[in-house]
Formats: sequence, structure tokens, C-alpha cells
Amino acid sequence: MFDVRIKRLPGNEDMPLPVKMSELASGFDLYAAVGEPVVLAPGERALIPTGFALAMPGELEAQIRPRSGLAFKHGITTLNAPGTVDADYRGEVKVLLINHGREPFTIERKERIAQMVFQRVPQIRLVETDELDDTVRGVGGFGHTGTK
Ligand SMILES: O=c1ccn([C@H]2C[C@H](O)[C@@H](COP(=O)(O)OP(=O)(O)OP(=O)(O)O)O2)c(=O)[nH]1
Repeated sequence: MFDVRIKRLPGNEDMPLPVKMSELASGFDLYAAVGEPVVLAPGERALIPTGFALAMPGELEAQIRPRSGLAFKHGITTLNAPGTVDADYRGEVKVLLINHGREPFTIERKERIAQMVFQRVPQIRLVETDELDDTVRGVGGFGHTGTK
């Protein structure tokens, strides 16, 4: 179990915090902290504030993912899916939504617009070398397995 600190940003004291809709849900649903409703025309995108900032342990990241229901019913999804919130980011978490549907879609304050899934990120050091290990995969280039 990790503790992730969350801070409501000024003007968002009324906003619900991200919430797991069931005990074992992977993601915390995120609420739109828009001042006024935002209308997304078909094909349009908008950066939607959530009204909070995070401080998570260095081995974590948060991924901002679409909600399946919004995607299926309205064509609303996250353009940069999954969005990446780095462990050292202290700014407001935002959600980049795009309307792939055929109808305008209105985002109201406190509407659930996306979900946030925390993941462990292994610490990796890239080590440059002239030789890699022998392998039968990938020698044919991108997309090749080396087998038929
Ligand atoms: O859906 C998202 C994606 C990113 N971010 C914030 C947190 C993240 O740590 C920061 C930078 O995101 P990213 O690294 O994806 O963007 P970049 O365009 O590569 O920015 P940078 O120049 O900071 O690397 O923006 C969000 O709030 N929501």
C-alpha cells in the first residue's frame, strides 16, 4: 500500500476527490473541475482541469485513461491515452479529452471524465554498448520476429 498525497487547489474546495467506484477497481475516477460547462464539438479537444495536485512516491506514476462508458456512448476519450503523470510533477493534474463522436458533448463541473491508475515504474539506467546479446528476434528489422 502506498500513500499518495493529494491537494485540492484553491477554488476547488467543493470538488470530490478522485474515487474508486468499487473496492478492487484499478482506477480512481476523475472529476472535471471546469468553472463553466465546456462544450466539445465533434473532433474538438480540450484540456480539462481536475482541481488537484499529487505527491506520490518516486517509484510510481499515474496514468490518465479513458472511461469506457464515455468512449462507447459518446466517443469521448483521452487524446494522449494513457496520459503520464510523473512522480515529480506537482502541477494540477489535467485530462486531455477529445470528442470522436458525431454530436457535441458537454462537460459539466463534477462530471466523471477519466480515470487515474497508479503503476510502479522500475528505475532504469540506459547503458550504451556496441554489442547486444545474440538474438533471433528483431534481426529483420521493425516488426520482424526472425521466424516465418
Ligand atoms: O494526461 C496528462 C498528461 C500529463 N500531465 C502532466 C503531468 C506530467 O508529469 C506532465 C508532463 O507530461 P508529459 O511528460 O506527458 O508531457 P510532455 O509534453 O512530454 O512534457 P515535458 O516537456 O514536461 O516532458 O504533464 C497531466 O496532468 N495529464
